[in-house]
Amino acid sequence: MADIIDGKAFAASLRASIAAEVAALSFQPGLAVVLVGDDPASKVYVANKARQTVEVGMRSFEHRLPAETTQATLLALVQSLNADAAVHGILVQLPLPRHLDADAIIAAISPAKDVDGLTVTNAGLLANGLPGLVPCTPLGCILLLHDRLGGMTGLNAVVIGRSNLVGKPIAQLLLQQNCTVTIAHSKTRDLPTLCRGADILIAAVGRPEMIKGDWIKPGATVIDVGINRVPAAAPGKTKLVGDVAFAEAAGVAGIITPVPGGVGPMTIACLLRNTLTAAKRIESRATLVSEV
Ligand SMILES: Nc1nc(=O)c2c([nH]1)NC[C@@H]1CN(c3ccc(C(=O)N[C@@H](CCC(=O)O)C(=O)O)cc3)C=[N+]21
Repeated sequence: MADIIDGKAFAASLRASIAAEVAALSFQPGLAVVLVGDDPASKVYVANKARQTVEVGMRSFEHRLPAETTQATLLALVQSLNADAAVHGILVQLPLPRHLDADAIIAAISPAKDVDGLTVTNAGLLANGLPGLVPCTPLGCILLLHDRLGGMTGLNAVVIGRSNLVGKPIAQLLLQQNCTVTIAHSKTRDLPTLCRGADILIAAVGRPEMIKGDWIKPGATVIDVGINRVPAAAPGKTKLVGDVAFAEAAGVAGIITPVPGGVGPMTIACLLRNTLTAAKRIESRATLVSEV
């Protein structure tokens, strides 16, 4: 039976260290979260973020806009948050309603406040191994891996999923750790065989329980990024499952993350960490300018 990583406990200790650092600052970091539309799952997630932001001593600015918000209105909001000195981090909850151009909205976010690490600037800095803001879920996965494995040099890592938010940045971080990285996706041939070669398997596809126990190399480390809401046994009820068939996989893997309680809580903790990082960088620049 695999060792199950307690992402909830790890995230709580990360938040405690963030709170201690915030308490020692001479200013209060602020995080703005923008939610367009009223997707119920997103609402819960945004509410959790706001609560944890306040718990670590930061200011939380929530902007809930109706589903029919125009591109111009949303752009104007992003620009006002860019200009707001109390805001150090900006997160626009994705996906946006279909009539909005998400790429243009992301491009409008100041890279210094881009705590999702989604702007071309931050993606490019990551690809070149330079300091920027790293997407929260990939950062959370690497912190968990680092805690469990220490060094990862020479390990075969397979990342299933190629999104800009998760798959691509995780692959960059694993490469920085000297893993041999393969990025798989829906067009990959013979995915089970490819997965069986992975010492580290990262599942970020968004398909409930797609990765089966016999796809996993005995003793491998399995990180399940998927958060899929599916019908539960009781009528009318739902439950969360990952991209990995957990019960099967836990019988084969050496180390595995559960869903819920694995990567999800780390994502929010890393969002707070990125906000702290952004705030310290922005404020130190402001101090330099005012000293001139
Ligand atoms: N711009 C943007 N950045 C994001 O990072 C982003 C986004 N948009 N849109 C939606 C997804 C989803 N996401 C989650 C983060 C944490 C949990 C989380 O804390 N999950 C808990 C359980 C939550 C529950 O019980 O519902 C867990 O896995 O244990 C879930 C989902 C971030 N996302």
